[in-house]
Amino acid sequence: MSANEALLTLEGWFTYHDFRKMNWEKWKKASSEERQAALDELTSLTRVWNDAESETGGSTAVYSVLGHKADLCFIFLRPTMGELDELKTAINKTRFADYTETDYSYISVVELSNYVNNPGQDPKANPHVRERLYPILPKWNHFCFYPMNKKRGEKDNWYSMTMDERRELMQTHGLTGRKYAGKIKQIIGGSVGYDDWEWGVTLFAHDPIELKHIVYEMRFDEVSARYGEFGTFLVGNYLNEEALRKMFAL
Ligand code: VOV
Repeated sequence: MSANEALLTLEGWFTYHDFRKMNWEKWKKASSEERQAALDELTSLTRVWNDAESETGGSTAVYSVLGHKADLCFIFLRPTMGELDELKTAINKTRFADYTETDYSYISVVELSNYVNNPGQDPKANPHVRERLYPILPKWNHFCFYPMNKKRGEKDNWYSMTMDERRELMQTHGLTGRKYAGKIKQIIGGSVGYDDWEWGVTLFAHDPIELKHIVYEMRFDEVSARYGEFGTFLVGNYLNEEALRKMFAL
């Protein structure tokens, strides 16, 4: 029996989600001058990142994270893995980093699974495709992140289905997603070979209720109901420089 047709995927920017926990005890013991210097170092980096945001340079956003799993999340999209590595090291070299620990992180590459392709056309020449492969992170108030797999069970195995079967299920998925136009933006990062799950899903919303609604509604699509396997969910709020400083002010 021949193998099922592998999907043609398109890749854009590499992504790094850096989830950090704050050592509040150490932070509170630091002098106000030291805290100020640590925050100044961090915000001088965030300004450089914001200024460099463009279709060729990549995109960055910083979030506070709710609950015990993390306090902060930096999301970086960059053209190369080398740049992601440099960013991680640049944060670690700041004084601010001495008060944090990266408890969780996720590496992927922005991916479009090309279930509908137009033969003979270069998809990367299409501005709509480029916008999705090289997205500027929306500075909406809320985000959530979770990794996921498609099941490879004995009975339900996504990868043993034919291309047509998978395409049909993905079309239903796309239709559900489109109902959230203007309410949710999604970035799907393919992480096979890079991290522990197959995809990292990052959703952005103005209203956090919409995050719950879309994830719930998608559970009823066969592609998620039958084949979706999900990891840890993290949710948080967008931080501009003012909000970042306020978060760490004592
Ligand atoms: C804003 C909502 C939204 C919209 C419009 C949308 C549309 C689409 C389209 C049209 C396509 C296929 C082509 C492509 O663009 O890749 C996809 C692809 C994908 N999606 Fe999606 N998705 C959304 C949202 C959305 C969510 C909320 C999730 C998480 C699922 C859940 O149950 O929690 C998700 C997952 C994925 C994945 C993992 C893939 C890759 C699957 C693969 O097997 O390769 N996605 N998605």
